[in-house]
Amino acid sequence: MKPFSLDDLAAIISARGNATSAASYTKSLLDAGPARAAKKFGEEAVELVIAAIEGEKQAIVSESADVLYHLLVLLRLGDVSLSEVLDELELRTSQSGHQEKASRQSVSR
Ligand SMILES: N=c1c2ncn([C@@H]3O[C@H](COP(=O)(O)OP(=O)(O)OP(=O)(O)O)[C@@H](O)[C@H]3O)c2ncn1[C@@H]1O[C@H](COP(=O)(O)O)[C@@H](O)[C@H]1O
Repeated sequence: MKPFSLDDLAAIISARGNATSAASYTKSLLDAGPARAAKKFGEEAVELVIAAIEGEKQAIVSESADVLYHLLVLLRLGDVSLSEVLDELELRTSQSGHQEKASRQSVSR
């Protein structure tokens, strides 16, 4: 069986756009709009920060799952596909993070 992927979760989130908010938490988030979804994302990110600082592996796994789910909801609301984000990440593989930062600093000088 094919391993579960972020594409699979993104497809579930997209399909929930046709559900009712009574039946689907995702649909209730989508209906509430970007401000509500962004707030939930921020809350989950803070919970991940706490888990990471405390070094609790199972909590890091669980909070990371929450962050990824809420990120995909935000992408859906912004009409941004996961592949657009992956394309951006792929572009960045051509240089190191240090090089990218240095190029930004030389432009702003
Ligand atoms: N992966 C997730 C997922 N991760 C986290 N959550 C929900 O995100 C919420 C996290 O918020 P909190 O912990 O703050 O819980 P809460 O207080 O109940 O949330 P709020 O009332 O404040 O929004 C919880 O309700 C979780 O159930 C998720 N809800 C849905 N999914 C996926 O989406 C699918 C569709 O779900 P529905 O849209 O509900 O059918 C599910 O089968 C899953 O695959």
